[in-house]
Amino acid sequence: MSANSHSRRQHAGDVLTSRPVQAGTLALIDVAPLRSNDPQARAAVAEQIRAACVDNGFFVICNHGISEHLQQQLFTQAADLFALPDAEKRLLDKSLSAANRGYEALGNQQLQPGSLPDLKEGYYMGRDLAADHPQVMAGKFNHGPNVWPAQLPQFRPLMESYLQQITELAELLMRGLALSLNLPENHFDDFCHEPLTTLRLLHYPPQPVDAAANQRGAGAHTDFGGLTLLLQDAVGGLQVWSEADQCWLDIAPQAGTYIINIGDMFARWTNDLYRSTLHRVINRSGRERYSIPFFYSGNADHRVECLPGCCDSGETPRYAATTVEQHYREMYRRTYSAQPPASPPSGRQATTEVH
Ligand SMILES: O=C(O)CCC(=O)C(=O)O
Ligand SMILES: [Fe+2]
Repeated sequence: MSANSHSRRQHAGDVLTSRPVQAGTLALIDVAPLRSNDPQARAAVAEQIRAACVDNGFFVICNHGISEHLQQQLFTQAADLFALPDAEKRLLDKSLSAANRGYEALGNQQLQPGSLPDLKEGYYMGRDLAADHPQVMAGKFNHGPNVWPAQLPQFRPLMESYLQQITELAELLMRGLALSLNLPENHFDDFCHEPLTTLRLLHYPPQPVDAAANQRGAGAHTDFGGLTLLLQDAVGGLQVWSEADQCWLDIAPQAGTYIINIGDMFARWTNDLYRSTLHRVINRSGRERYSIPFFYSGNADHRVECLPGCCDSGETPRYAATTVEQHYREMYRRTYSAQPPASPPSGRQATTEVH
């Protein structure tokens, strides 16, 4: 996270108000024309993407090609997985995997400094790489084999099918994003080569009525990578920071769609022309909430620096050049610096301060 987004995050963290917004507040973009052979049809989508990215970096997509049936099957698998006995989940703990694949216990991550540990549990998957794959042999961050719960026979085939489809969709959007920046559609091909990807199942128990003021399902943060494609269930709880209104916007779920947001890489590439915007989750519904974000983070060795044309000559870019790997390692260091608890925390436990 940048110095800029860090100070924005501190300010936003102090704001307690939120306001509900209409489902239509985020731009709804039909992405089917990105698959057409007509360059004008593709350019028209790119123009809508650009407007959304300059605004707050969040938009909703429809006609994306992934079936609602598959999406529902994923939610069923997620509910079954998190309902497993604690002892079984712990055998799948991601701390046992060199690639951070598998189960993450409640309170393991702390996305917002000064908040209590996040009131969510998760399950991490990604591009499945054998132990002898060159990127694994080279020790690339979070690269390696997936971990599968043998208790759920449908889990692996469904997740593998979804990983393939959602990765293709992310790559289609990366082409649209290149176009939106007046770049050749293949501009991000190097970034998209052998990418780091993370598919995460998340379960947010209801926020306790007597929860501390700084208890969140997911504390305020910007996403670390290139692009996030988020599937949320009908419960709600996602909030996006509005710079213009200086308050949190409650984002209503829209069945079948994806909420897309761009991450820190785009802020770096575009010198903040495209916004990597703060968001958080607080599940005040009284019900269990499930979400399934997919993070498209790009090639570990890809060098991320200000694009030509996004910085005036003589102007110093706001962000130093980095690589995907360096940025990820730093963000994991910050948000996982609290030691993993030996047993699920009560949700009121004090946490190690991260800066
Ligand atoms: O669960 C959600 O709706 C959002 C999760 C999120 O922002 C994240 O995992 O980065
Ligand atoms: Fe996020």
